Amino acid sequence: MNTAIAQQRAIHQEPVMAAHPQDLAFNATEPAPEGHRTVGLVTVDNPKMSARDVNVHYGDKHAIKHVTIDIGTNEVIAFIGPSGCGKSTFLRCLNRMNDTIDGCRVSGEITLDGHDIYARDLDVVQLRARVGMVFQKPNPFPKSIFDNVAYGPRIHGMVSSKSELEDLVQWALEKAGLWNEVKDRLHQPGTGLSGGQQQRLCIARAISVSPEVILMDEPCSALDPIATAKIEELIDELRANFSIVIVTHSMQQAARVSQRTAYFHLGDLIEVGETEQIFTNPVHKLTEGYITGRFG
Ligand SMILES: Nc1ncnc2c1ncn2[C@@H]1O[C@H](COP(=O)(O)OP(=O)(O)OP(=O)(O)O)[C@@H](O)[C@H]1O
Repeated sequence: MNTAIAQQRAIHQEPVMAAHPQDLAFNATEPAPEGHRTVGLVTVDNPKMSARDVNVHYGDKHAIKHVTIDIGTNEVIAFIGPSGCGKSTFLRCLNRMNDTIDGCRVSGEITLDGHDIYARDLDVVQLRARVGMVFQKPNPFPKSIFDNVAYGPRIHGMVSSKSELEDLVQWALEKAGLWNEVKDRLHQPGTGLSGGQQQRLCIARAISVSPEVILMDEPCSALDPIATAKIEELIDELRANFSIVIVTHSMQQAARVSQRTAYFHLGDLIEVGETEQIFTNPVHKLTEGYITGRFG
């Protein structure tokens, strides 16, 4: 069976929230009407994470409105939508990075393997090890290549000997597709690598602590096409071990790397579907308007 079809079968064929005429009848410049419903495949059979009725406010600004969606196990899901629609804000809810922003309030429920990640007794440091993040701009620590990757395993007490740490660093660099390029200069600064190599170093750093989910916020926007192609290849390989959520402005990239795509608009989650369906046969007219370039 082709992979796309196999993946499609793993996704509920019955949308939990069906398209309704009133949900399709608003235009690009206005917010969705109160009580509108997301159309499409918002839930999956084997969710790694589940968000239910999530709202985010920055002071008075309602940046994310009643968002419900599952993140599947071993899937790549892309978040797309016009600038300012809330993609990064929602992404940051998934590992509580919004906790670090003054005036930001998150409500609703988000679970990881069925456990509430906003529970009072939850250790946020542990959560961020399980739900890692790769940012738009590569941000290696001002340390050696080796120490960039070794940092997480050391602070999380994951290794008990130097050789175990060396093996783990090699494993993460291999997984990130960087080992052959850096194995002879592990003790040189990470900041001395090219932009694309730095981003792969950041991916190696994220996976060194064995996360289960990796959040990527426009990971290729600072990279040239060759470095971008390497990261995209890597995303496809990493899916075997991790769930990946990627925010991207590139619809071609979303189409290349993801199995499902979620379209956000002015803080609302408008439509979620199998990536091929979203790009060839979107249900919602706002999704269609965005992917055909009528706005965005
Ligand atoms: N720290 C903040 N304080 C106040 N408002 C914020 C903050 N971060 C984001 N916002 C607002 O929340 C809304 C969503 O922003 P967000 O960055 O999540 O959108 P986005 O879809 O990721 O945008 P882009 O594609 O441009 O990165 C925007 O109106 C933005 O101005």
